[in-house]
Amino acid sequence: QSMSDAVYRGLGEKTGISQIVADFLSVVTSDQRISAAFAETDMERLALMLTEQFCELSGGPCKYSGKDMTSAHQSMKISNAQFNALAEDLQIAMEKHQIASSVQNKLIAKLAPMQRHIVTR
Ligand code: HEM
Repeated sequence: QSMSDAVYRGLGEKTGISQIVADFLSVVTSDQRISAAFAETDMERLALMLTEQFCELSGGPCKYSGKDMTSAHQSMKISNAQFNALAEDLQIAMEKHQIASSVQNKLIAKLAPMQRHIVTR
């Protein structure tokens, strides 16, 4: 244990993260602002990829094995509003799991720099 994995531990480690991701994706797929984007997506793979990514970003012992964020999203013409909607849905899922606000904010802060790779309109 160290400061560098405080966020990982705050999220409930690998098990907690995979549960948060499952709820996150159910919020996303019922969110009319963004659900259409996921109509053809392999949600099982997406859950695994997000779990790995959040685990690594939070300082956990994982290595994200998916596409880089530019390649994963470049054909989708994602807007800032959609990006913000997705971030809000993640916060709803973390809130449901009673994750401390400081931990929530740190994960969101790790995602913020991805905005310029993901938003293309
Ligand atoms: C911080 C914001 C975001 C993060 C961290 C993120 C992360 C990811 C990751 C890790 C993948 C998996 C890539 C792979 O399969 O190798 C993915 C795929 C995907 N993302 Fe995002 N994403 C974000 C924002 C968005 C937004 C705003 C949308 C649309 C509203 C979106 C739509 C999708 C879709 C549809 C896929 C699946 C693509 C496919 O079927 O191959 N993402 N994203």
